[in-house]
Amino acid sequence: MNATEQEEREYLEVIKEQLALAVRRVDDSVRQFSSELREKKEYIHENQSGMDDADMVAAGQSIDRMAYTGAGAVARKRKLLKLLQSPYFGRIDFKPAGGVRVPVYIGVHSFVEERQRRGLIYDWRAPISSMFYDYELGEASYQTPSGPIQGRIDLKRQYKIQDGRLEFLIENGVNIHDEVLQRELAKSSDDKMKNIVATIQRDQNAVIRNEEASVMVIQGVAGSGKTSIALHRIAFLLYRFRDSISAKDILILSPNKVFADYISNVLPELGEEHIPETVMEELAADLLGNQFQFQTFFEQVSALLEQHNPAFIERIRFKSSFEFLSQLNKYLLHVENNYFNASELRVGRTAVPRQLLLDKFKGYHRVPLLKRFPLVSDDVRAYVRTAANRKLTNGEKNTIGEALTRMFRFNTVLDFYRDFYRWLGRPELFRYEHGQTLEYADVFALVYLRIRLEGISAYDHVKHLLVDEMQDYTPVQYAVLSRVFNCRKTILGDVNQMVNPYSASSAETIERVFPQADVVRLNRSYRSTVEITKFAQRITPNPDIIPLERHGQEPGLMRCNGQGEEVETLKQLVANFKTSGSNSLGVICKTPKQAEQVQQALEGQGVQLLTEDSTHFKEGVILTTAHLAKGLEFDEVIVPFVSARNFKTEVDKSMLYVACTRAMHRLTLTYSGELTAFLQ
Ligand SMILES: Nc1ncnc2c1ncn2[C@@H]1O[C@H](COP(=O)(O)OP(=O)(O)OP(=O)(O)O)[C@@H](O)[C@H]1O
Repeated sequence: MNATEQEEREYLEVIKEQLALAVRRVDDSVRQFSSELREKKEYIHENQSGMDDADMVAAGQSIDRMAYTGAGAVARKRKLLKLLQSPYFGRIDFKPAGGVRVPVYIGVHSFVEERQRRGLIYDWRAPISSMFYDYELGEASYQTPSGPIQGRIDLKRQYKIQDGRLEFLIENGVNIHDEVLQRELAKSSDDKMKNIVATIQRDQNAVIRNEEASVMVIQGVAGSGKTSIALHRIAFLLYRFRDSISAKDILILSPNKVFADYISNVLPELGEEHIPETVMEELAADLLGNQFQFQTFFEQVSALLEQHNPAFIERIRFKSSFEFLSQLNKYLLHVENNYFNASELRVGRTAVPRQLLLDKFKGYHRVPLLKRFPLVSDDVRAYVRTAANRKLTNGEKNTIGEALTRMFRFNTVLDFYRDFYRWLGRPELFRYEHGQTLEYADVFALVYLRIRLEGISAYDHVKHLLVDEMQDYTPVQYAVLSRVFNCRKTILGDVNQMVNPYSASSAETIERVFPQADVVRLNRSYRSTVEITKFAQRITPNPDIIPLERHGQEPGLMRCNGQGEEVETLKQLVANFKTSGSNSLGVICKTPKQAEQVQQALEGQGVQLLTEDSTHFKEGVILTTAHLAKGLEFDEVIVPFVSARNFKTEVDKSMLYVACTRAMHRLTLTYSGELTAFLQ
């Protein structure tokens, strides 16, 4: 052990003692709170009869205050215990210009020595910590509310401390992150996504700490850390704006429940609370008042994969275009100008002129169309009251309301939507009968019309929206998101990982909906070995991708003589995995039907089938489809049935790309008959 390591080990012990002391102090105060709380409750119980309302309210408030302080102490203890396990992961010694050199230890949370009010550990999100990610040795600076602080970094170290023990220490003169990053990436996968605070890269740090962007669009290649960064960005914003934003003000829009479960640990690991999340279908159901049964996105994609139906494709393609959104907008203008068929209205002896009705209707141009009638109705009543100089009967009031609604061509959103296609001259593009299931491509168009016709205010509380897998959403969906969520947004995805090429969006498409967006491109890929990344490039070439230099086995392409042999090969591969020492294997099929077939063949091998209805992601052998595997990762991936017969369309190609890019260390594909052209 050299002198540096000796010193660091000793320092670690000092910090651990300080932390342990802080834990004891919190314990004491928690004990005190709970006994005070108990006493207070007992006092109230015994003296209830003698207390008036004001006493009761005061006593209640004081109990609430105690409970709140107690809960704060418990949260603080949780953070301290976490720090005891791993107090810090980095250190920079910074000398501000004209100042003295100070060591800055950086960890997941901050820790202040109470007596001297000295920062012993800085939170990774603190302004000073940003230099750890942004600079090597030499000149450096960081921002503070009173301007930038310039200075020099004279020393930079990285540590791995686990269970309170220093596992390694790296002194970095040149490129700080490489060695530790390599170690991190070479590890086995987990059942939950991990935080990456110790190895955030400079370009990633810039995205995480961007405070200005009202809409941030991250287009990143497979495995570039988009999801990780977006979650760290949320943690950063929660820290930076802690007075105005808390976890409950954020909403994550995930592609499915399994993905939501997979990412659910990152923020709690960083000391933040669990963030509310939802999926597009849930949002749509809510925005449609749960009035319609509709196909899910998963079902739409499965239908596309299982049959080639040109009319179905045409419907999806049209409804995913910008043209569709602009036609909907034109139609709404047409409705506004032509569908209010006003005529003179008689109430008792008073005639309400047609022009007055039209003027009132137009006057409310800021109010959604169907919401204008109650307002116009109020105006008409006032007009009649003044003209007739008397109060109106209830019957007359109702007559006015009914007459006005009758003057409008339709009153339900669905009627307008159907009419839209007639107006367009393409009634064949809408297939729906009352009581049937709506096609997924119609769902958000209907939501959009509803918002424009009836208005919406249900999500005003959300202060930051995170949208993952942006390539899977269409312009109409973005138009809905932009109207429903009037807040800052982080939107991320990869146009090469679309699961439905007929309804995919690129960063450019999204920029058209959010012209104010800051668009960032991430081209470095961290997940897979160079060999796997290169292999996936055969399917969908992307000249911009930069794989991180980490090597492994060449992906295997196994040719079998017929399906029987292929199934036997799969069994053997799964058995081999079980003795490989890896944590997770994903067997990723093209369709849900194929996944079920493989499940039958692998009966008894402890394989878990992930379906559209699954809510949890576990370690071990997972059998699923490419669509559901999106966003997840496995140590090892097997893609079965990569024959020319099975993978031939554009949708198939996307699925194959998504499936292969899920592998971190090892990839094997099996086929019988002719190999798909995408791999030749
Ligand atoms: N700076 C980093 N340090 C350590 N690991 C990283 C870093 N950046 C990314 N990774 C790792 O790379 C893998 C991919 O990250 P993530 O899932 O966030 O990427 P993604 O761009 O969302 O991927 P995809 O679009 O393919 O689903 C994860 O295992 C993540 O921990």
